[in-house]
Amino acid sequence: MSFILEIAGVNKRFGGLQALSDVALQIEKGQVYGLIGPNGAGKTTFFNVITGLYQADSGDFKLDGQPYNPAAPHLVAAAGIARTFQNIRLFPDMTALENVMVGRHVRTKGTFWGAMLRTAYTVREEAAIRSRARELLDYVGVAKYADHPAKYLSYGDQRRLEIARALATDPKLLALDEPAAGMNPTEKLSLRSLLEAIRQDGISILLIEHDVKLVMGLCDRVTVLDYGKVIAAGTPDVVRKDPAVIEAYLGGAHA
Ligand SMILES: Nc1ncnc2c1ncn2[C@@H]1O[C@H](COP(=O)(O)OP(=O)(O)OP(=O)(O)O)[C@@H](O)[C@H]1O
Repeated sequence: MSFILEIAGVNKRFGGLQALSDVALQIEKGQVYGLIGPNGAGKTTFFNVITGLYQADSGDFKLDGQPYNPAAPHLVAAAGIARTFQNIRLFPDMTALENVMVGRHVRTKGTFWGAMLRTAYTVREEAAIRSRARELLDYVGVAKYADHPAKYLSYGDQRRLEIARALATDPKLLALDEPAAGMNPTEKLSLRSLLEAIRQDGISILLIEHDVKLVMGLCDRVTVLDYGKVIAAGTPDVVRKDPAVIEAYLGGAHA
């Protein structure tokens, strides 16, 4: 069995609050993996740790068999993890195409002086970036808005555009923070098809999602966090019957 992501022993404290306690997660290559849990369980904190926005107090991180150090977001992107955010973070006044081109720049070699002097190399590289960005807009289904400012796209299309921008970095793992938030049922269905296509193309996906139906229908494996601890992990069928999961969602302080 080969894993794309192997994480063990993650601890993170905010002052007096232990937000993550010894959290571990293993994602097999090519899987869609769901991270769920009640509000305040620590999902976003864990995502932020994996993607370099927060520094863990401890933890071991391996991507595609190699240790990686999530010390800063650009290092994580270069290692091969791309992410989207719960609150969409596009450049609103730039076109859809330009937003994706920005993502692609993580993988390019052009220098500042090359761009200033418009050397033959930078001109060729820019054309390749533009063409790949167009392909990605088409792939996620928003090609017709290529030249529209991102802020004019519908909410669902902005989420797709964020995914296109993340894919532009050629990630090994795509980390999606609540990709279906705010979507209507039709948009959710087509998001599900898009994520299935991405899995089919060999990119592993980790997602935080509140829509349990979407998670259970789409994900190969699920980890459930509650109060910063892993309370269950496994296939959706096993997890949904786990008494600790039922208790976390239906009982106690979260009811
Ligand atoms: N920067 C921070 N400083 C202090 N406490 C924080 C910080 N970020 C998160 N927390 C706390 O850590 C705990 C876990 O929060 P987190 O946002 O990770 O949960 P979550 O599972 O993503 O919740 P939700 O589903 O509501 O987004 C919460 O008690 C939260 O208040």
